Amino acid sequence: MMQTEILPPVDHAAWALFLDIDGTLLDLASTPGDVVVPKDLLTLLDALTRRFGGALALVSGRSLDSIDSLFPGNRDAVGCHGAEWRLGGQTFIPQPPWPDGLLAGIEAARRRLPGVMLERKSVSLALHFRAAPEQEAAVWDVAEAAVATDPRRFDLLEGKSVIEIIPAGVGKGSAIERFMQVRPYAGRRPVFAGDDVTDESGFAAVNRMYGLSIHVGNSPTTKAQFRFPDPESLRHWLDGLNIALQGGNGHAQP
Ligand SMILES: O=P(O)(O)OC[C@H]1O[C@H](O[C@H]2O[C@H](CO)[C@@H](O)[C@H](O)[C@H]2O)[C@H](O)[C@@H](O)[C@@H]1O
Ligand SMILES: [Mg+2]
Repeated sequence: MMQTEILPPVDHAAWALFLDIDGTLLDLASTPGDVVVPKDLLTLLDALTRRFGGALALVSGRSLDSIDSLFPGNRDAVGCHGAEWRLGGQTFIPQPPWPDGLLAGIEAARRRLPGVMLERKSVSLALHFRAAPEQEAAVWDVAEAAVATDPRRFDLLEGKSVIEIIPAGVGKGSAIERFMQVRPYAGRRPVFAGDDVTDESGFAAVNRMYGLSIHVGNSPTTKAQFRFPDPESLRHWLDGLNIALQGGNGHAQP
């Protein structure tokens, strides 16, 4: 059963932190470019990264480029829902999986859907309809037609007012598992906080590893064990974690 805000103590020497960005660290905004990184959040993440011996990674559907523009500092990060990542300064970015013709077709279809935005990322494509919710069904049609051109190479992912076309087989769960096999993550227990259905594979992965899964929001069907109502409460918990660790006992209470 999911509990609210009653998390066990988190020991900086024994745990690793994995943090989703949109809807988890950051409040949602009208467009991807409108999000605001709260004052002091970068400093807080820097402090937590040091305290956890470097075992802190951002895990996002955004591209690494976009993550870096919001959170500069060459941080460990997973981008495009697991398709690309940076770990210990080494970056892995595969070739985009779609042929030029497919991209042109999606762009042409989007132009016929007023209010729909195409976010072209390094290895995934996102069709946003937050500004035009009435276009959702049409966006599904465009995305499904794109995936149907080569279902072995592409998957569809539904997020918040967005449908994404991602390389087949990628996911946040396998990305977290990959990080957990190498230093400084190996040997620790993972904590993963996320807000969306796209984070459920991450929750399942950390549950299998006896970690802590934290849902930010009010989904009734999440696999996460714990919940915060909104990004502000999660940020407050992270702040408290940092202050408690500063105290030197190595444990934090929410
Ligand atoms: O995995 P995340 O870090 O949560 O990223 C998921 C997607 O976030 C962004 O889109 C979402 O947030 C936007 C800003 O709040 C919002 O306008 C949009 O409606 C949301 O879907 C980002 O643009 C995507 O690339 C990420 O996959
Ligand atoms: Mg999110």
